[in-house]
Amino acid sequence: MVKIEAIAVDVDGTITDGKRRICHSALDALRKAEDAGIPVIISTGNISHFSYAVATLVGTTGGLVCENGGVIYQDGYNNNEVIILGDISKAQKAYDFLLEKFGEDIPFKIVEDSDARVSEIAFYKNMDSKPLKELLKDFDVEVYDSGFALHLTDPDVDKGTGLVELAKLLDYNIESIMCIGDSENDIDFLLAGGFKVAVANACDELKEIADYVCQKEYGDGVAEAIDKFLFNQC
Ligand SMILES: O=C(O)COP(=O)(O)O
Ligand SMILES: [Mg+2]
Repeated sequence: MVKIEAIAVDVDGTITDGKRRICHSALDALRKAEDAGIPVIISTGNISHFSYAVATLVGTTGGLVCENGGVIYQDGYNNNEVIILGDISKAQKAYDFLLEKFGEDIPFKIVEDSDARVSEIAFYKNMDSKPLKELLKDFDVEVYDSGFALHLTDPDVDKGTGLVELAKLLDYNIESIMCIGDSENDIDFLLAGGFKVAVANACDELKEIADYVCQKEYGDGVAEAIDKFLFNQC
């Protein structure tokens, strides 16, 4: 097994429960890793502002991959600016098509923080992703269902490409990063890292590619993996 020198962790459904409430177990485990000198990277579909708040409150220092890889951010203490990697015009084109098709009856509602979303468009998760994927199959967008929102993302970026770019910036050995996630937007993310962990509530596709599937769900799974592979306590 690879020596783990950093952890990259998804947010919703991984360090939070199904209601997006942060899990104490994950918080404690991530802080324990940071205290042991293992930087924690936040990797999420959320916007950079939200991700920065998560990193600050949890106490992670490893950098941010936001908007499913469309945005990366090194840290808040050295005047670093967000780096935009995804092209929002691809999502905008797809959204314009939906607006034209449905008019006022459009069943997809943009999430409330979208004025700060710079590389993709996200809708509230008010339905299964299948109809949206079918509607947009000929557009140059990837439709991700995070379990918490539906995202229209530039196919040239994903959480994996974002992690690779962040690793270059911060000089991480990508092979030494343990990646932990729960949803289909974490597949490329886990594939990019060195050790792939799916929490017990993860979707089947993610579990299939994981090196380790946790016995426990959500933050308890994060704590399980960190204890097992960093501190050899499980
Ligand atoms: O923004 C979302 O949909 C949730 O994102 P995450 O699960 O990748 O943190
Ligand atoms: Mg998630």
